[in-house]
Order: sequence, then C-alpha cells, then structure tokens
Amino acid sequence: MSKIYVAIIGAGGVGKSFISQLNAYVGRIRNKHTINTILISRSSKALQSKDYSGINLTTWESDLSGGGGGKPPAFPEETLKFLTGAPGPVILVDNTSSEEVAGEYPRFLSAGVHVVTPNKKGFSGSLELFQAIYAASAGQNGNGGYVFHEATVGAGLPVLSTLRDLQDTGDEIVKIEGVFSGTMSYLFNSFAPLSPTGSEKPFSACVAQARELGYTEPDPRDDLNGLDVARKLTILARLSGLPVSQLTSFPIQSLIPKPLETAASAEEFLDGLAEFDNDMEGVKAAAEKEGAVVRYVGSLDVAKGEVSVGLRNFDKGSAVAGLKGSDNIISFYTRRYGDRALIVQGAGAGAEVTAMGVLSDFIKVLERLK
Ligand SMILES: NC(=O)C1=CN([C@@H]2O[C@H](COP(=O)(O)OP(=O)(O)OC[C@H]3O[C@@H](n4cnc5c(N)ncnc54)[C@H](OP(=O)(O)O)[C@@H]3O)[C@@H](O)[C@H]2O)C=CC1
Ligand SMILES: N[C@@H](CC=O)C(=O)O
Ligand code: NA
Repeated sequence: MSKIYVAIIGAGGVGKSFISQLNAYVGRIRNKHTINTILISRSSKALQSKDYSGINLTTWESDLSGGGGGKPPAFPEETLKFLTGAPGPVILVDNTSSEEVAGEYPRFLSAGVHVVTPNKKGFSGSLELFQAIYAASAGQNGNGGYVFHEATVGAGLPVLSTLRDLQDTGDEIVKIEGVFSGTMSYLFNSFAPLSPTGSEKPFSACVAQARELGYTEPDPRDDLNGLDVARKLTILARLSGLPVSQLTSFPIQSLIPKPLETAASAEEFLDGLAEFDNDMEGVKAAAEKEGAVVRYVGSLDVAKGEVSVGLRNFDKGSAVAGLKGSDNIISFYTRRYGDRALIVQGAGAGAEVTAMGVLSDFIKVLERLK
C-alpha cells in the first residue's frame, strides 16, 4: 500500500472545508492508500508533523488553536526542504490567495512535489509564471509534479476539465462566455432579481452578505473591481492558446466607486460603500427601463483573440437573467457544438463547492500515482 504525504497551506473557508472532505475521503479509501497530512499552515501558525507520521485531521483545529501549533516553516526554503525530505510522493494543496506561494510553484513542481490549488494568482499573473508552472510540471518534460487547478474557474464546476476534454478530443474552441463570479452573480441576483418583491436589499448590504457567505475573495474589492473575473478569463484564454501577457491586457469594468479606490482596508471600503448605493440603483433602473436585468459577465472570443469583462443588460427570458444564488453559467461555443453551446451551470463560489473542486484534483493526482 503506497503512502502519500499532504501539505496544506491556507486553512480559511476553503481550506477548512477541504480538510474535512479530505478526512472523510481518507476514511473511505483506507484500504488503498495511506495518506499522511504533514503540514497544515495558516499565515502565522502551523501544525507540522516533523517525523512525517501525520496530523490528526479530526482534531487539527483545536490542536492548532491550542498548544499544538508552532511557527510555519519559512517559505519557500524550509518548506521545500521539509516536503522533499518526505519518504514518498507529496501533494501540496495551496488554499491561500497568496502570490508569494503561487510564485514558487515552478520550484516545488521541479522538485517533484505535486500541486493542487484554487489560488488563481499563479495562472493569471505574468505569462512567464504561467508558462514556467506548466513547463516544470509533469506532462511537459515528464519529470516534474502534476499541477491541477480546476477550482480557479467556476469553483468546483467542471470548467477546466471540460475545456481540456474538448481540446484533447480535437474540438475547436470558438468562444467561452457567461457569468464567472459567484459573488457578482449573488449580488445581481439579490439586488436586481428577475421577479422583484420590493424587499430587495441595497447593493452594499448584498456585498456584506456575499462576504458572510464566503463567496468573496479574502478582500471583496478583488471581486468588485472585476479582477477576479478577469483572472478567470485570463486562465481560460491562456489554456485556449491565447498568450494574454498580463491581467490588464483587456478592458475590465470596475464597480468600485472612484472615491473608494483609495480606501486603506477592506473594512474602510465596506463601511463607505452604502453612500454609493444610489449609483447602482441607477444602473438597475436603466436596465428595467429596457425590460431587462443587469448582470456582470465575461466573454472570451478565441477566434478574434478578444476578452471583455463588465456589466451587460440581459433579456428577462435569458438563462443568464434567471440565475439564482451564487450560480455561474459558462457556455462553450465550439466547432462541434455549433450555435448551441455546451453549458456548465451551478454554484460558482462557497467553501464546500470549492473544496470539492480541490479534492477532485487531489484524487486526479492520486490516480496518477498508482
Ligand atoms: N471562497 C470561494 O468561494 C472560492 C475561493 N477560491 C480561492 O480559494 C482560495 C482561498 O479562499 P478562501 O478560503 O475563501 O480565503 P480565506 O481568506 O478564508 O482563507 C485564506 C487562508 O490562507 C491563509 N494564508 C494566506 N497567506 C498565507 C501564507 N503566505 N501562508 C500560509 N497561509 C496563508 C490564511 O491564513 P490566516 O488564517 O492566518 O489568515 C487563511 O487561512 C483563494 O485563492 C480564493 O481565490 C476559489 C474559488 C472559490
Ligand atoms: N470570489 C470568487 C470565488 C471563486 O472564484 C467568486 O465570487 O466567484
Ligand atoms: Na472549476
């Protein structure tokens, strides 16, 4: 029976759900693999199993908050040394949104460590980093670790795996478009629903709720400025063969009111947002005048090499207008599917559905290690 070692960096909303799903999974496959979690790290505290015997995934949270936690190993040197010293294959699960951690994927992969992550930074930052990650991973030069990042687009929804299946079977991607943000979907579905009841909350209150529900990025400004959607489109564009050089290579519509662009913190930003609720009421009313609803969408025209991200009005009978909760809808237009797109739809944010995407990637690595 093979032994696999797991290092988890980031134990916030997604990280905690991942650990709980991993614990249940380990119980289900007890007879096939032994899985030892050797590191669970937050930004300033960590549990580390220095003898590689494994951390208890049932009591980890109280162990970490009680006396059991210590300082995380220094990143990247000490962490890399610790992981490459493990007596078997290691899977690094990065559940942070850290650029620093993502920037080191090429080194970890080159050293044979496998990486699975919902963190978009490595794949939507510089094109050089994106290329270095794939160049260092298994499949390109054959020696590095595997890398999977399904949850970077549409959380647990099968978006990247669908794209890969279409490409691997020889289809041609013409256009990918839809609602790519669970936060934006939730905001507009709650603030400007298809069938208003009159008890809709103001935009700023919906933003606070989206944060409560764990849909937003660690800093919700990263959702409202459009960059989170732009990151997802950049990932899809690059995986579709368009060498988007940087995130800001195309126009991105920000919903951050100008005077709040300089807010010193997420809290200061959220506190000031209510003052601008009337602006969003105006956007909603303008759409209603046309018999439409407003939604935040993205589009990648592979054939034309164009990407766009921003608000658009949708006819009330359209699939986009009828979305509920944090639902994403992603339409793949391809040569084979013609005018009737292949559509992926469902919750596109939230800790549990995102952790499911991360765990399914983890299982993909395990299957390749058999
Ligand atoms: N929430 C969602 O619906 C989705 C999230 N994602 C992605 O998943 C990732 C995690 O999101 P989420 O769980 O919501 O965010 P949280 O803010 O809840 O959690 C982030 C965690 O990362 C830790 N962390 C940050 N930097 C470091 C570091 N350098 N070393 C160690 N730990 C670090 C934080 O530590 P501490 O606890 O000490 O602050 C925290 O535990 C993000 O990249 C996000 O974009 C992707 C799809 C959907
Ligand atoms: N903040 C993101 C989380 C998933 O990527 C979103 O709202 O979609
Ligand atoms: Na996904």
